[in-house]
Amino acid sequence: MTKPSIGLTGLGVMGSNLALNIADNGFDLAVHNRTNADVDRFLEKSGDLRARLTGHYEIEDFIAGIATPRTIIMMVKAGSVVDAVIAALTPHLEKGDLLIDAGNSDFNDTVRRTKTLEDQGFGFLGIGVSGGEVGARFGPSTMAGGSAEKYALVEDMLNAIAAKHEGEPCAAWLGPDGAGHFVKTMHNGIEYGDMQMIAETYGVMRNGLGMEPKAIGKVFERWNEGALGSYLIEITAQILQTEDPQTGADIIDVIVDRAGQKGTGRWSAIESQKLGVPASAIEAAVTARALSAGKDQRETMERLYGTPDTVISSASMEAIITQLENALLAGKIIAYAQGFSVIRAASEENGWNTPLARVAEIWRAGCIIRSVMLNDIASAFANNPALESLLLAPAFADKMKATHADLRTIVALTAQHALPLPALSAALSYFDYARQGQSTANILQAQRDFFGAHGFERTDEEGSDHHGPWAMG
Ligand SMILES: NC(=O)C1=CN([C@@H]2O[C@H](COP(=O)(O)OP(=O)(O)OC[C@H]3O[C@@H](n4cnc5c(N)ncnc54)[C@H](OP(=O)(O)O)[C@@H]3O)[C@@H](O)[C@H]2O)C=CC1
Ligand SMILES: O=C(CO)[C@H](O)[C@H](O)COP(=O)(O)O
Repeated sequence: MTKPSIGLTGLGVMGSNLALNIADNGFDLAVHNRTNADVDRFLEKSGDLRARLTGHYEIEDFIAGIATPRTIIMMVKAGSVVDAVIAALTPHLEKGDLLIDAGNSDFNDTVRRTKTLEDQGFGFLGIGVSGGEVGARFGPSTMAGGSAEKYALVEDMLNAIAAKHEGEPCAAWLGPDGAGHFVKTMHNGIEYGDMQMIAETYGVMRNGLGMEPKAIGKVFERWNEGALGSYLIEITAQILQTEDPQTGADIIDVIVDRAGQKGTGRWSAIESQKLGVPASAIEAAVTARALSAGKDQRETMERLYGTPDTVISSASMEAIITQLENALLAGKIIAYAQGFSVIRAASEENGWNTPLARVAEIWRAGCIIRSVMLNDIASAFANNPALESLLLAPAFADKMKATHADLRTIVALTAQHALPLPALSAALSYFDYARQGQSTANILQAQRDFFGAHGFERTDEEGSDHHGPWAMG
């Protein structure tokens, strides 16, 4: 076998599946993993694809086994591990070689690494990959950032391994340096919002309406046929109808209610705050995960304040389920609107020119947040690339007009029954504030001027440094 020109290091869940996907699409590939036993395990399980793969235990040998100019994909744990792997690889590389970080890296790190590596004469792309292990194996959505010239070198391979939406690969170059990892971060922020809102509607049906998991699963199955159709609704329907093989109980009831998180959701909230673009529904979802993690304290608080009566008995179950469907749709639209507005702002701030319609298009298959709604989002940005908020697009304005009253009813009803809806209620507050021509921020301006002489604008005069008649002290 002649030397392959592509290598992949990091044969964990994502890396091993991505390697098989690459080989399956006709590319020879050198593979490496820090823990050598995993190289052997991987090769043993590669079946018919074994002939396309060469395994290596040492970095030096791995790099020597790749033809120049090399393309080396790193699929390792995000953070300092990526820097450590880069430091281990670069002494053996040659100028013109290309490194790809395909993990969930913080885009700030990607900007830094791009500059450092390009200054050393290497190429560097930061590519967000979504789809979990099945996506990695059979077709992920890939969001690339870095030099367009370097992207062109790997575009065919990325298109080949990507998920296809009506034949079109869900892979795109989205701008220089950190653009790809930023979009992946916001993808995950939206994912957090979507997941949390689904969990909240589950909570209303379970704890408010007293429905059993399998029945709720059926409701999600039905919703999946309509405007909410998405991978996350589909898997939630399946999860709720799955029994635990060990006990025979509904599996959802044996899973501890403490959610993990690896960073991307939190970064999406941090970056939105840094840019001054509110993403309150996403932020609320991150907050909800943090609250979930503090289970011991939640239990202490429940003992202190008592267990509320969450049962809703005042209205018909079917009517509430319909309102919930609309509430979830409205909340989801708001979370997506916020996420896309943050991407737009980051693109402007960093000069990335990230095409928002293309972002929506490549999320339509392969990735975790794939959903039918993304068709309309792609059209909204294609029709008006300057669209400032999805909530201003005629198609989404129509959807919001048809659903926000139900979101309001559900938030009000659940507040009365102590059923927490952090993400859905944050979405509603955002919507109500965002469409309020006259807000209450004049009070804030008066307070700021009162205590700090910060000045305010007047409604009846030009200038921003007017002051109130309050004396100092
Ligand atoms: N799992 C998922 O659904 C998704 C994950 N991602 C991202 O992909 C990346 C990989 O994730 P995943 O495959 O799930 O993770 P795994 O934990 O399955 O694999 C991690 C990989 O990183 C390697 N690694 C860890 N520490 C070091 C180190 N100090 N030096 C060298 N290699 C190291 C591991 O090697 P070793 O075997 O020696 O420990 C292993 O190959 C992450 O950035 C993750 O956020 C992106 C999309 C989806
Ligand atoms: O990127 C992903 C999906 O798109 C990964 O599954 C990621 O780990 C999800 O984030 P978290 O672990 O914080 O829930």
